[in-house]
Amino acid sequence: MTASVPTGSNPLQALATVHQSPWLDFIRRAFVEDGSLAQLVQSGDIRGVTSNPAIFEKAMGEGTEYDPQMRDILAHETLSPGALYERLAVTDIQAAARVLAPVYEQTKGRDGFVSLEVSPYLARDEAGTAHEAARLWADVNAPNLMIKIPATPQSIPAIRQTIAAGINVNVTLIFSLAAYRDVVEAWLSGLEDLKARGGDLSRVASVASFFVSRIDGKIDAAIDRRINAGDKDARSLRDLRGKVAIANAKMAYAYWQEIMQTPRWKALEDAGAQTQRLLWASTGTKDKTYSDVLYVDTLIGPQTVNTLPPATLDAFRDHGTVSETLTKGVAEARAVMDSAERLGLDLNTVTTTLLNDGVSAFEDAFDALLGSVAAKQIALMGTKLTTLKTSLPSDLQSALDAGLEDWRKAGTIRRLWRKDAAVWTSQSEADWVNWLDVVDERLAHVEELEAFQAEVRARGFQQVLLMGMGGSSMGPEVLAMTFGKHEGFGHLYVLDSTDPQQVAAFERKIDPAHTLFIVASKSGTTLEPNIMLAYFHDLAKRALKDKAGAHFVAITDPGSKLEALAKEEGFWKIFAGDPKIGGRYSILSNFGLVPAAAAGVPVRLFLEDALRGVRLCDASVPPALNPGVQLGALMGVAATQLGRDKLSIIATPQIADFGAWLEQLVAESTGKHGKGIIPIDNETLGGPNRYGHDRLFVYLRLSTEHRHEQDEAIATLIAAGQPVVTINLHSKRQIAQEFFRWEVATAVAGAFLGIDPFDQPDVESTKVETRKLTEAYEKTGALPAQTPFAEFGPLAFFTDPDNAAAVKAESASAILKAHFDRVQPGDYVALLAFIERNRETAEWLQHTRLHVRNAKTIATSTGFGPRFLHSTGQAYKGGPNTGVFLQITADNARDLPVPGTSYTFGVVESAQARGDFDVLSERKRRALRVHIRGDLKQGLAALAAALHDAL
Ligand SMILES: O=C(CO)[C@@H](O)[C@H](O)[C@H](O)[C@H](O)COP(=O)(O)O
Ligand SMILES: O=C[C@H](O)COP(=O)(O)O
Repeated sequence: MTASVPTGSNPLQALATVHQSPWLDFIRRAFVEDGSLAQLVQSGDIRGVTSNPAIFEKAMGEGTEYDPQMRDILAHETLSPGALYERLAVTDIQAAARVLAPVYEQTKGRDGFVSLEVSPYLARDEAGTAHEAARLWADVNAPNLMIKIPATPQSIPAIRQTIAAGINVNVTLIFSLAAYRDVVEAWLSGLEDLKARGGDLSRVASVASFFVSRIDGKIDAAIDRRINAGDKDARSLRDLRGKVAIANAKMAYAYWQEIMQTPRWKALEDAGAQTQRLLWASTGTKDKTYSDVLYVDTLIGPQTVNTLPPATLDAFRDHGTVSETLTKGVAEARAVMDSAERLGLDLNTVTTTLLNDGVSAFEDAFDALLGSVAAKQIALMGTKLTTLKTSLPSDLQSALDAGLEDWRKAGTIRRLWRKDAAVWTSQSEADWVNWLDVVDERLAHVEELEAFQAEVRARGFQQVLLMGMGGSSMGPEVLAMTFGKHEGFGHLYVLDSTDPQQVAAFERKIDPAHTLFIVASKSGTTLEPNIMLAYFHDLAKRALKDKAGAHFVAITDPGSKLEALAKEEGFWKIFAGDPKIGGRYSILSNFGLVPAAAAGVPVRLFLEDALRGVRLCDASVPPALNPGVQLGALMGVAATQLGRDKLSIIATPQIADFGAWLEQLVAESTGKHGKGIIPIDNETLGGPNRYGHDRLFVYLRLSTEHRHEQDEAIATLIAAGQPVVTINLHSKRQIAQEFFRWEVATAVAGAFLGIDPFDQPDVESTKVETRKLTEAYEKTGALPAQTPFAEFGPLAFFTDPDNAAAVKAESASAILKAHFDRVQPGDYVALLAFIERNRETAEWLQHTRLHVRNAKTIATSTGFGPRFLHSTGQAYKGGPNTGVFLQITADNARDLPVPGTSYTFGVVESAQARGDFDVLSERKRRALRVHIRGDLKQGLAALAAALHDAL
């Protein structure tokens, strides 16, 4: 039947006479807003709209038409780019649904639909697809919405479930007759399920989107290849060009006709069900030698839809032919299919490939779409976000690009957010990643923290003394150093040492009667916080008698020994840690927030800032734009592929303490099983000649306080070809975002290294050795004796026999020279001092490390014990064997007893130093211990002089 086009109507409108609905395969904001869509609908040119990720990518990826809504949303909410995209898309879909509503009404719910596709990332996820379909259906909340679900084998059950839930479904990406049969089965079963539940079948519309032109694209290319290769069947093959896709579609229609005759369908129809229409998709002509309306003219038949891209729509309106072609030439179509099979044009493989390619193409489009939304969001948020800029040599840039692309293709960031341990080593990683959610979780309970803060303020504490180690102390210390003292709150002091001089120095800083004591220990069994607590609790009891408990707060995991003790001693408060967050990832949990609240940091604002970082590192942000993945991938490829495993941290002085936290995070997370990234914190910048080829520089730049000379020095390094990452913070509070970025980055770097970034196997070894020594002390009243292999004035040298053989010499400087002469390019030197940490000793260490760095052109690191044992110590022992260590110990001018034990702080400190040294020796590290006898200051001066001569 050729329909005569009624006067005044065009071929598109005339399709109604053959009961085919033309839909538009296109949507974008301006097109809806300027009335163009309404015009097409009102004229009768189209009766529905389809969208897909590629269409939205084009719409949102270009121009500025979505900016006003984005700006408006971002002014009030902190959303991920994925959530932001969805808001924009839902707005478009709702607007289109309103425009199409009259068609829907007039046709009593048979036409006038707009389609929105579930995330292509869920294409192989049955439960995820069903859940997302229901969510989008509820979000858009329009009866003429169709949810698009791809016809992958995994989604077929989700299609049934969604239909059964009474949701309109457009099944997309159907290429083969076999897949279409599965779709029809899912549709019928879904309706039967709904019927069994007494649902209203009449409102459930569905289309099955059968893709057309892509089949010819593949088959024609195969034909051309064979013809060009001189195939004997060239002539027959040529005859099939441009025919297989249409024949395949006709077979699908014939199958639909059969289904319509079945009693199974009739029963549903009698119960009021609508038929599922075949929708021809991918109907734009790709081969320009064919008619531009080929896939429209040839596929016209009753109860079908053709969704047309704008150019095809215009072409058909202009010169389309309205004739019921679909039911004609069916025998010829079957013959085409038979010939194709006979000639070895493997349609099964082609359609399987097309499905896989179709899913990947929509994933790629969605990645690009989310990438452009993220880029827009970053631009619109401006200085509300910290920014990252890289200046990399070309080899590193290419390795990074490849690494990011691998992550994108494999969707690894989404797996990371799904807490899939296989991102790392498939061990216990999934049990340690609740830090991903902690900012949302803490924000939901921020009132508790604010109430605590108000009470602390009301009680008028003049000092806050936090006792903890590693993850429980480094974060709070950054907050104390960065934010300083807040009006109305006490000064926050962080004690993480067993050095008796240091404990005494902190004792002098506080007045127990006006101090809030916070003891932070996740496990509740860590030696240092326990003995610090014993000491200060004893002190407080003496000053405050039975009111002492009211000055103490514990932060610990539920059920720990510390929790029990805190209850027993009547502590003021006990805050719980999350057992699924490891210490070094705990800063944005109570371990950071409780001290922050006690010190007067505005916790809500701090968390809100962190949330911006969380949202931008979200699973929806593709690797190349994801602030955490970008950095983590860079750290990972730099270390594993280019030997740039020394992460050198430079910072504007006002935020420089961040480096100490970072050092712990990176070293303890990555340094194990002979692999790792060695953080080099606080090493004063030198000229390019001071550095080898093993560095990756990170410049944390507080833009409001930046130092010109640092900027200059960094520029010089970049000019010399050193890789530099510059992270700009626009306010101090934005370290909250950086905490999160670096947590993600470290986890990502861990994946590149192929290790578990959440364990710390070698920290435990030192603890074991230390325990042996303190137990020996408790039994005998002394630590096991040790004999120096050499002694010169105040300096006594100790090491294991192998190291002693390598460095034995006739003077202190000769020993040091022999020791440091073992340094090779790519190594690092670490100075590890078990002495009081104060300005003088820190300056001494800094001066000495720079001397070593300059003399040897080597990366240098420093650490005070036992603090570094909970931080870089993991990498020193478990990481690559590239460290050359000088441990410095000293006599204690005075010692302090540990209440309730037979030992002293000095004994513990010595046991820790010796325990750690024993593990370094056992791991065959190049390690030397120098013990300073007598006065520390004089001893350090003697050591500095010996080092000067040695280097
Ligand atoms: O909604 C649908 C199908 O239901 C359409 O948007 C469908 O995705 C498109 O027609 C195709 O993706 C377009 O394919 P192609 O022209 O790029 O081959
Ligand atoms: O990084 C963590 C430290 O080793 C301290 O552990 P903790 O919080 O269980 O006392």
